[in-house]
Amino acid sequence: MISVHQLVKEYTLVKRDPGLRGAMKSLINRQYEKKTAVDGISFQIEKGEMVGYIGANGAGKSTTIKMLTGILTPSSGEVRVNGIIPYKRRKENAKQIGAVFGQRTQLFWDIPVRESFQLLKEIYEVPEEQFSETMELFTEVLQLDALLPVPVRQLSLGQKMRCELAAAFIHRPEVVYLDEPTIGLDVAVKVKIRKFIREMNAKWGTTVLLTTHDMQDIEEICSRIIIIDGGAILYDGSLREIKDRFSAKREIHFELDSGQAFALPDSISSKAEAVLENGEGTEKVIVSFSHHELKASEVISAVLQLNKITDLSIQDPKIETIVEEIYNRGL
Ligand SMILES: Nc1ncnc2c1ncn2[C@@H]1O[C@H](COP(=O)(O)OP(=O)(O)OP(=O)(O)O)[C@@H](O)[C@H]1O
Repeated sequence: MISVHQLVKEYTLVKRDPGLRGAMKSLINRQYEKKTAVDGISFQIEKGEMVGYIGANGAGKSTTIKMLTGILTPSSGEVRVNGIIPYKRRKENAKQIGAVFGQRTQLFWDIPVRESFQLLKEIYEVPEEQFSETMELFTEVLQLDALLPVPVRQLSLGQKMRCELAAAFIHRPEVVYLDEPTIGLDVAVKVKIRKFIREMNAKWGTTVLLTTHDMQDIEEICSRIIIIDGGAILYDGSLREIKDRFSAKREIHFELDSGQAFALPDSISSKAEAVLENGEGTEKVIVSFSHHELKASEVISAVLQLNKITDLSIQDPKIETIVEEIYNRGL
């Protein structure tokens, strides 16, 4: 569905020395320098995949997405979306894609949301019957009912983002690019938005490329991630694999009745560490260990033999910790 081969984007910048003198000098004697924002990346995304595209600020994520949408022309390399070269056939490409770009809106500021959707229907030439069916579905999943008569400028950020999501999917596009779709939103809206994306993907097989700094978005939506740094791909693979590879550390949370003592069994004490956390009416012990040295089942059975446990849960390593490790240490 999306095919990117050795893609490069260089920006040309005017070289400028600091201060007023520098500004004057650059006016008279212009010198240019090149900045490589995307530096020879290649990847393939199949139909229906939901891929997280992540990296630090300035890594080159937005530049890649702009080339995929056809807004920017690559300096070199190849890009195809559903067989179309986006920058050569922008109009055709626009019909098969949907997008949410963080703070920018694709809705019409001064008119009620309902009319914005009507306009998008006309722009994308969505058949009447399909449009009504889609609107009914979106209104239910994103709870848009009360928002439809309101002009966009009067909506809160969370309300606006729900409408943006609906607008991105309204013509049932093949591919949707989501650039920071949950930025600045409260947890309840984030949950709604993630659920909506999953449901549309399941229903229509929409391919999703998601850029976010919120790792919970990635965990709940994507099974594959591409990590980029300095315009180059650092990692492309399953979320599961990178979690296993990077965070050897596992945690098991054991709950005890309040006042109950906890002892770490001798059989695992040299390879595991226990930390006590007091909660209301309960006590929690977090046992951490490396999964190269111990299995979760060994830890659980040893702890259960020696202690009175009321509940337990195995915690996965958090993806943000892993990404931080990769940024700091490399792969
Ligand atoms: N129009 C432009 N002209 C010159 N340089 C640019 C331009 N747009 C982006 N850059 C530079 O290219 C690099 C990649 O920028 P890009 O916006 O793609 O990063 P990003 O990964 O999307 O970052 P963020 O998470 O902050 O949005 C940065 O160093 C940025 O300063």
